[in-house]
Amino acid sequence: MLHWGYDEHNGPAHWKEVFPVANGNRQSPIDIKTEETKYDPGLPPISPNYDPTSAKVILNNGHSTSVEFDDTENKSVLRGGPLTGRYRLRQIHFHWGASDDVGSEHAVDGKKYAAELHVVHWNSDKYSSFVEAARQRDGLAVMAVFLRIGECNSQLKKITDRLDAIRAKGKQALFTNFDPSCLLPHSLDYWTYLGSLTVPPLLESVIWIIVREPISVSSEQLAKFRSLLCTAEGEAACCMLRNYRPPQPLKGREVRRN
Ligand SMILES: CN[C@@H]1CN(c2cccc(OC)c2)S(=O)(=O)c2sc(S(N)(=O)=O)cc21
Ligand SMILES: [Zn+2]
Repeated sequence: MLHWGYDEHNGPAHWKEVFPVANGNRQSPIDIKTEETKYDPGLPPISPNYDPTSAKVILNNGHSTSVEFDDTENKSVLRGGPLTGRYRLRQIHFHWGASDDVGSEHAVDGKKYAAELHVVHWNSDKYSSFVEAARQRDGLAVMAVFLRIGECNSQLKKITDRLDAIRAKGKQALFTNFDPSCLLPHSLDYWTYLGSLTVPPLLESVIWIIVREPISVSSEQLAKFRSLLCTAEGEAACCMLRNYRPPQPLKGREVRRN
């Protein structure tokens, strides 16, 4: 496998050839079987507290589009829920499919949403850098929000309107004064379980917090994500039609809900 991706020749079925942890005991995403989730009265609400000036750039990294945040200090943090201490905001990114009937990474009773937002944080109370935290079993916390096809999402428009400025892989543009809380639904009720990055290196260092209420995205907005290129300028153009990993075996893990 030359470089990992989402095509037939380098997609999720091949990742184990380079990243053997792909067959590990706490891989993500998973299909959440709601009847088997366990209500935990001890789970407090999650409490995001983001400073809009932390937002720096919007980026096309060839696998997704992300907004990167300044994580040199505790300006934007997530606390509460299953977390112990403060987890510092690092970046947000999206996963989607080639058509509106698939695209999310997590599934709920076998149902896939059209896309999924990931808000990535690292444990800055215990570890001194993102890279160090990413190697620890409690190092990362990713909040996932499902996107369902519906009316145009005016908050998401701040991102989808900038995508034509970063069409090619490696391109980035200034993107500040953005608080990702604006993308969250009314209710922050969630499921939580211990898992991994859903992209190589698939590190088993993520505490997943899956928000149960979806947000809307219009079909036209979603089409803009698919027009991003996974190739750099000057290379034969290839569209980023899909970038989701299928659900992985639960292997006895518990999924709790608040
Ligand atoms: C391409 N990978 C994304 C960028 N990151 C990254 C970059 C470099 C190394 C690394 O691992 C050490 C991670 S990241 O940690 O912000 C995440 S989290 C994540 S997901 N789908 O599991 O939520 C995808 C990415
Ligand atoms: Zn992701």
